[in-house]
Amino acid sequence: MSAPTTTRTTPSATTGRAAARLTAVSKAYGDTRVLDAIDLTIAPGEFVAVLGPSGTGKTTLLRLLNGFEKPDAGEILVPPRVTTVYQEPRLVPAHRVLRNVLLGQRRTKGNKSAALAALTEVGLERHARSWPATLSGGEAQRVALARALVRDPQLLLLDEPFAALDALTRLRMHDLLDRLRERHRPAILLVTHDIDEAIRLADRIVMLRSGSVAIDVRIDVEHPRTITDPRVVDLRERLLGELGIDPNPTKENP
Ligand SMILES: Nc1ncnc2c1ncn2[C@@H]1O[C@H](COP(=O)(O)OP(=O)(O)OP(=O)(O)O)[C@@H](O)[C@H]1O
Repeated sequence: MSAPTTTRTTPSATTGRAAARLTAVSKAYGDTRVLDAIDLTIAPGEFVAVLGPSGTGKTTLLRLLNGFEKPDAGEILVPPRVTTVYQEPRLVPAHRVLRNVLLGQRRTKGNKSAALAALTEVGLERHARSWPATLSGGEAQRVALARALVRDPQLLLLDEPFAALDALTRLRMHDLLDRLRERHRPAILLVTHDIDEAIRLADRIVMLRSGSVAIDVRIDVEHPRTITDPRVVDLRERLLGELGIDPNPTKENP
C-alpha cells in the first residue's frame, strides 16, 4: 500500500480535470473505521453535496480535504486555495465585520476594497463597521461567506452552513449561494443533513454509508428545481430509502 499523502497542487497540473481527488482514502479513529478506501473526484466548478447518516464520516471527509486531518492510507490532491465555512460563523467578536472578512490577510488598501466588495455581494456593505454581536444569525453567516469569497477559493467546503438558520433565512441563503456560485465558480463540497437542500443546490449527490460511497448520482434536472418534478420525487425517494426513511409517512397502506 502506498504511503498516505495530502498534496496541495495546481489542479490542472496533477489532478487533470479535477478540483480535488481522493484515491483509496481510509481514516480510522482508534478502532472506529470512519472512511474505508474512498475514491472521489470533484471537477472544477462542480457542486457536490454529501449526505449520510450521523457518524458516517462526512465531517471527517471535509477535514481531510482542508488538511485538518491526515489520511491513514490513500492519496488526497487538493488545490492551493481551499476555504471552509462552518455551521457557526466563527466571527471574532472583538473585530468589526470588515476586519472579520479580512481575518488573516494583510490590511492593504487592495485587500480592504476586496473585502468591501465581498460584503456588498452578500448585501452587507452597510454593516462593514458593525460588531458581530449586533448581527442576526443569517447576517453573521453571510459575513462568513464573504470571508470565504474574498480568498477566491478553488475549492469551497461548506459544513452544514445553513443548519442553524430558520427556514426562511435558509431559503434566502440558498438563493445567495446560487448567485455567488454563478459568479465565482469554485468547486463546492457541501456537507448537509437536508436532502431537499442538496437536491435544490447541487450538481451531484454523494451519500456515505458505513465508511463507503453508497450513492453517487448526478442531478440532471434544470434549475430552478421543484419538489413536484417527477425526477426530483424519484431522487428524493431513493435518497430517503437509502437512509431507511419512509418518503410518504402519512400515506395509508392499501
Ligand atoms: N477527533 C476524533 N476522535 C475520535 N473519533 C472521532 C473524531 N472525529 C470523529 N470521530 C468519530 O468518527 C465518526 C465519524 O464522525 P464525523 O463527524 O465525520 O461524522 P458525520 O457523518 O459528520 O456525523 P454528523 O452527521 O453527526 O455530523 C464518528 O463515530 C465520530 O465519533
